Amino acid sequence: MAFVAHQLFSGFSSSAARNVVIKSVTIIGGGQMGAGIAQVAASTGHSVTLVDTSDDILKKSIETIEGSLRRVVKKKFADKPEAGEEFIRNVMQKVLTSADAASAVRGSDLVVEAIAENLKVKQDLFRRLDKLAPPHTIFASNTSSLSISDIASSTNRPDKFGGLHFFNPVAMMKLVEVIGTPATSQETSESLMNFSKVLGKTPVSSKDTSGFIVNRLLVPCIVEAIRMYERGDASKEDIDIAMKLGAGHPMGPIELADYIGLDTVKSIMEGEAKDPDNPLFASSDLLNKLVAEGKVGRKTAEGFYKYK
Ligand SMILES: CC(=O)CC(=O)SCCNC(=O)CCNC(=O)[C@H](O)C(C)(C)COP(=O)(O)OP(=O)(O)OC[C@H]1O[C@@H](n2cnc3c(N)ncnc32)[C@H](O)[C@@H]1OP(=O)(O)O
Ligand SMILES: NC(=O)C1=CN([C@@H]2O[C@H](COP(=O)(O)OP(=O)(O)OC[C@H]3O[C@@H](n4cnc5c(N)ncnc54)[C@H](O)[C@@H]3O)[C@@H](O)[C@H]2O)C=CC1
Repeated sequence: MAFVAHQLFSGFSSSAARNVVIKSVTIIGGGQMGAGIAQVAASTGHSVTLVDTSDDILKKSIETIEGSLRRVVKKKFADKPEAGEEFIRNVMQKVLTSADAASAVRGSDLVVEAIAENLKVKQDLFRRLDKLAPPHTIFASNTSSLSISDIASSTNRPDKFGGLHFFNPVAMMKLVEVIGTPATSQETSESLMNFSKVLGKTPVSSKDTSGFIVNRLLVPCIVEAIRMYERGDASKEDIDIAMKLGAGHPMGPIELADYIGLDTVKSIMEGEAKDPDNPLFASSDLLNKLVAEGKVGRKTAEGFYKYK
């Protein structure tokens, strides 16, 4: 089912008339997050174009989406495997791939960016896309920690720019943080809130403050766990067991760092550490060493732990 905002907002027609009808979504970045966002958008009836820098990467993204859909279908269609196969076929038909962002955004109602956590790289991308996307297109960043206002400042559509922060793994995690800047219009915020609901997620609103809600609370816990291991206070295994069994977390903090990606954790920390009086995000030599060695967690099969 595609999202038709003016139907959902029929109670107040003046803003409804300006709301963007989100049917077609372009997702830039086909990594862990982009592939997950593409999967849920296509599963809820949207036409999706997934963009990355090469066809080889996009081939892997498609394999990831199909693999995740198979896990979803195994439960959802447990008694009807044929219906499950048909569901997968239908969803996969809704996902096109492209290595050319410029042409992909031309027919798009919403662009969701999920590329590397780097302000300049994100600004360069949006500056380029701003000249190519239709005027009605909403731009959203899935950034973990960068300022949405700073990213949006590279465009001439700050009113149509917001944060749409999904959680990993997107297929399973029910939350989306919708971030509005002082310049984000009410129509854009409403469209993003309702788009998140159509995806089957629960949206919460946050101001454009560092780390938004979840990462401002979660990342200090992850970082302190890494430092605790670095200090030799406990083994990484015991830290993870302790937080699973003692605090009810589904994953321990060091396992979770590997799951998020140590490159992303490092970028989040560096962004947050700009305030020298805030020790919560102070850097870790061990984390920096692993990232420098290309051992960034599950996506490279090794981080704090090794994966097959
Ligand atoms: C950095 C940021 O900006 C923001 C962030 O995202 S912070 C990170 C937020 N995410 C978290 O905190 C994740 C914490 N971990 C969890 O919730 C859980 O460990 C988990 C849902 C990821 C996996 O659950 P689990 O019980 O620990 O492991 P597992 O047995 O592998 O999975 C259970 C079921 O979940 C489902 N599942 C897990 N990952 C999946 C995926 N990628 N796609 C589809 N289904 C999936 C499957 O149904 C799976 O069953 P199968 O093994 O039969 O396929
Ligand atoms: N990993 C996580 O748990 C979460 C990450 N995020 C955020 O989502 C974004 C992406 O993170 P991941 O998916 O984990 O990273 P990833 O490393 O898995 O994927 C990033 C992808 O973007 C591609 N890319 C880089 N520059 C590009 C460009 N200019 N055009 C097109 N594609 C480009 C890369 O080739 C790669 O496939 C980051 O901003 C991150 O902070 C948000 C929520 C959770």
